[in-house]
Amino acid sequence: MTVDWHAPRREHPADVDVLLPGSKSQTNRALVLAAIADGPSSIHLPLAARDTELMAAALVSLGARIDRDGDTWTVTPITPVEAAEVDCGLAGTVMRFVPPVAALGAGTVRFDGDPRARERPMGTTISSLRDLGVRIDDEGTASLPFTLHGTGAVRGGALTVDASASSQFVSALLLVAPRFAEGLDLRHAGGPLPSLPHVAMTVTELRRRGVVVDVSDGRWQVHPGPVKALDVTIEPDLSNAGPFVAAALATAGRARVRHWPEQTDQAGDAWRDLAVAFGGQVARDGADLVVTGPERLRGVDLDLHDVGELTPVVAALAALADGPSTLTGIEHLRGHETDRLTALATEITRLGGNVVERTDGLVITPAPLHGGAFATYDDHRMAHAAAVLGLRVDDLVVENIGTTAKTYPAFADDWERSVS
Ligand SMILES: O=C(O)C1=C[C@@H](OP(=O)(O)O)[C@@H](O)[C@H](O)C1
Ligand SMILES: C=C(OP(=O)(O)O)C(=O)O
Repeated sequence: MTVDWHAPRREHPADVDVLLPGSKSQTNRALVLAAIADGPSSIHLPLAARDTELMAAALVSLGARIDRDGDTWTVTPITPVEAAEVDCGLAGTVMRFVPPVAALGAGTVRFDGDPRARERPMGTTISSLRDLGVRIDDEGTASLPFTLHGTGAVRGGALTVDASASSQFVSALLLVAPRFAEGLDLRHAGGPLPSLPHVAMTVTELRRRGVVVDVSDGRWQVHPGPVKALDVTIEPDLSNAGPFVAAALATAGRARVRHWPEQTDQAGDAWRDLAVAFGGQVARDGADLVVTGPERLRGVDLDLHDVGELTPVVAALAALADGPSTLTGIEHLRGHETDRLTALATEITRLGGNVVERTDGLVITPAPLHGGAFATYDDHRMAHAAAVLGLRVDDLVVENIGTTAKTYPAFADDWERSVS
């Protein structure tokens, strides 16, 4: 059942104080690396949400064990199985990261997901594993569903892929590459690689576990060797900080985000710069980040290629700004949970906004907005964008608020508490 949600309107400056759940990207990397490590690992403060539950279930179906004790998940590495079925849901990290893990085993593993998952780009995952000698039956679709037949080992070596549609194609191979007999000498060839902070996060997490990775422009050399078991604590999800930071920016208010890491690879760390671009101020207060919104929200001109997942909330702010905004470098968002460029243009225009869709971005010109229904297309970040718009627009109804469970099941409750 889907639930429509009346986004809270905010007449006065918001005063937000929020402690966010764990990072999806860090949790799913920690789970994968723990599942192929040389001993059990504990993950403290993991994100418990649809994408991470799907990852946990996938790794368990491949033969890992996960014991939960409060906010700690202890992962015992995979003991290979003969057959498994993996539900990827709509999680890019599951559909791209798990097939290479399955390739290390000797089992037959069937992958499928939500209807939209069958439309998300998967060709590079399938072709790269085939190039590494793994048999995959996809009935010629180059997409989900498909069946992978592991041979018990992957030799690895030199490989060139086109990862211009998603950085996850690179991260997925790097994560398991230390377990290939020859490691991996991976090159990207094609259009520009998006979401570089996510690839940096992959490299950081490998190195923390003793894996040697040499990085040069568009090339990653992962040396073969053990992935050391490691106990880790997951940082708060800074991409999901976006709507709360935006609440301060959109209402000339304030947002305190608890435990903002000093040093991080998370794409969401870019909110510190984005807040300033919109005219806000950013300060540290101990472990927290405090964002103060401007009296007049400025339009922005931004290339979001590196931090594409922040786009929906950025676009919502742009629609509330005083001047025009141009967002570029984000054609790959057409392969995300939904085609985010079309979805944002459609929904903001429906509220009276002026959004022109370009091949690789959006041009947003301020216009008076009115209430109405805002469709979310099974996209958690479309719901976040709608919540931000609803702060300044009467009677905005967000369709299927439950879609936020992908990475933040308590989003609506935390939002209502934070902005009212
Ligand atoms: O590796 C990751 O954890 C992610 C990489 C990015 O994917 P794309 O490069 O496909 O945008 C990002 O948008 C996604 O939310 C998470
Ligand atoms: C693109 C996203 O997710 P996924 O990991 O499913 O690609 C996202 O969370 O914005």
